[in-house]
Amino acid sequence: MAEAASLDLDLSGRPTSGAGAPAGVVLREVSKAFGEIVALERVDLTIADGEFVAVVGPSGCGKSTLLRLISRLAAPTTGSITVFDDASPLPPRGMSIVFQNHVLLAWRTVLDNVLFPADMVGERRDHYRDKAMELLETVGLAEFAGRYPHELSGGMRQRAAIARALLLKPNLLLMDEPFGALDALTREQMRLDLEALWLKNRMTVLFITHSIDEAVLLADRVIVMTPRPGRIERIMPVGIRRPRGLAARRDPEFLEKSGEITEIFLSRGVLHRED
Ligand SMILES: Nc1ncnc2c1ncn2[C@@H]1O[C@H](COP(=O)(O)OP(=O)(O)OP(=O)(O)O)[C@@H](O)[C@H]1O
Repeated sequence: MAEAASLDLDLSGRPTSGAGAPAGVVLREVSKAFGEIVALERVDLTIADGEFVAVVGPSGCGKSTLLRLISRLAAPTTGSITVFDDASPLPPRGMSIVFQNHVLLAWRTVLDNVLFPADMVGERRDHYRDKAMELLETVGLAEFAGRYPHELSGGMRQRAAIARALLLKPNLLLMDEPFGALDALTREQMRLDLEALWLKNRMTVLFITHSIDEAVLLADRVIVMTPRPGRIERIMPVGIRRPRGLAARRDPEFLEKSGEITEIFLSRGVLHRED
């Protein structure tokens, strides 16, 4: 049974996450169909301002569709979406997206790639140079500022893409399987780095992944989705203390929550027991 996130109002009538914090993203009864295919069915979700939410589910359950609707790259078939109180169909201001493939510009240095969003909004690059260098420092790439993307490993390129996404201080960061193409060790390090960046910047994050572990280790709440039609099966709060670091893997709550999610996928036929 899907547990819909509660929708409350604060004293000004502004929607809140239910815990009293102002709402960053609110979806009400959102469905999306592509012809006969119902990609998402009646999704209700409220993400608090500054919350880190992970979405986990099998291929085809509608994770990317959810992200595309929130980013306004696509419109819902029915239902409504507001992002920081804005219900307009235009891409929300202050939003940044990181995809699985870094899409860095091959002809620009790492620093110039990180500065690219400033060009896009017509800001002077030199105003952002210090910020860009600070971000490159945080993601361990300061020494590579003058290099070109082809001179970096896959993990380094993805770090540069994350630095670029943070240049204009987004209040909403949408991440679509950002670590999906990385090896396990790099992925673990990226997880630690992303948590550190989030603790520093406290933007609202929607993080899509196929990894149960990654979702539980990173998120304040994990949205568990199941397919045909894509729907929210469960919303699971994770209260492991931050910074979670490597030790979180041994935390009893990590084992409990990842076990519960595994059970959901087993019961829905997404996973099969080995015996
Ligand atoms: N533009 C489109 N046209 C037609 N069908 C689409 C379109 N986009 C998505 N779908 C369908 O909607 C469903 C959900 O797709 P979506 O990409 O959101 O899933 P996902 O959970 O992100 O999958 P994956 O993990 O493989 O990326 C799928 O059945 C997909 O085939």
